[in-house]
Amino acid sequence: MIIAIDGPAASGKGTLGKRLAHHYGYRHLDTGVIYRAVAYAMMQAGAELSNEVLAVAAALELDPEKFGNPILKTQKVGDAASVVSAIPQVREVLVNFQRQFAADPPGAVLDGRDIGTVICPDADVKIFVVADPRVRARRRTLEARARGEDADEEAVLADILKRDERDKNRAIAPLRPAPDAHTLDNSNLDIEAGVRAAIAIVEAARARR
Ligand SMILES: Nc1ncnc2c1ncn2[C@@H]1O[C@H](COP(=O)(O)OP(=O)(O)OP(=O)(O)O)[C@@H](O)[C@H]1O
Ligand SMILES: Nc1ccn([C@@H]2O[C@H](COP(=O)(O)O)[C@@H](O)[C@H]2O)c(=O)n1
Repeated sequence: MIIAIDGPAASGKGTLGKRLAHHYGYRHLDTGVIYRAVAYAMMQAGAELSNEVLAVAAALELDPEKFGNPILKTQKVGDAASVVSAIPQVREVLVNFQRQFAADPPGAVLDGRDIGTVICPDADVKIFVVADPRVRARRRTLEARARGEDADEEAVLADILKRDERDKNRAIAPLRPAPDAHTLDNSNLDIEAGVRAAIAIVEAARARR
């Protein structure tokens, strides 16, 4: 079974993805980390983020062993990722890696922006996670502060809104729900309640199979 989770920045996709994967014994791929890794490689090379040739080269040289680098989670790298992710050739290079991950047994949960629309249009279950932008900014700020970072909630909110705009309005694989996606609004749900709601969506889909 393939579970596709999409949604805007800091909506809780990764948290749900991890929890669903654990619940069902599936593998989990946070696809945002792939674009973050490409962006970070560009930053380290001192390259312009809009340099398509260098961005494609960085995507081709991607090393999944480095996906755990905590620097990839920073706001600066996330912002850069939303620039490189709008380059069509970069997305093309990364499609096969994601589809291969999804296809391997016993099942997979992928979260991102285009999983239900482009990467796995035939996924068994598609969930589009949303939450009020202020709630998302609050959660992301608390997360950053817990890591010891000095995060300003208004700045986090501005970054989230800017990234959402870029991701929704790009020409290729824009952020949007697939027509057959189930929307899950977790603005007023804690993590456990969100996980229960997601499991209910998956179970309903399994019952229909
Ligand atoms: N239902 C919830 N209630 C409270 N906090 C939550 C909930 N869901 C997620 N969070 C918290 O919100 C923050 C963002 O969640 P998460 O990292 O899962 O979002 P994301 O959509 O994967 O973000 P990104 O856009 O970076 O991929 C995390 O600190 C997470 O613990
Ligand atoms: N399937 C995806 C996943 C991510 N992106 C881009 O990467 C940026 C960072 O993603 P996070 O999930 O880690 O926040 C994001 O803003 C997107 O621009 C993507 O295009 N497609």
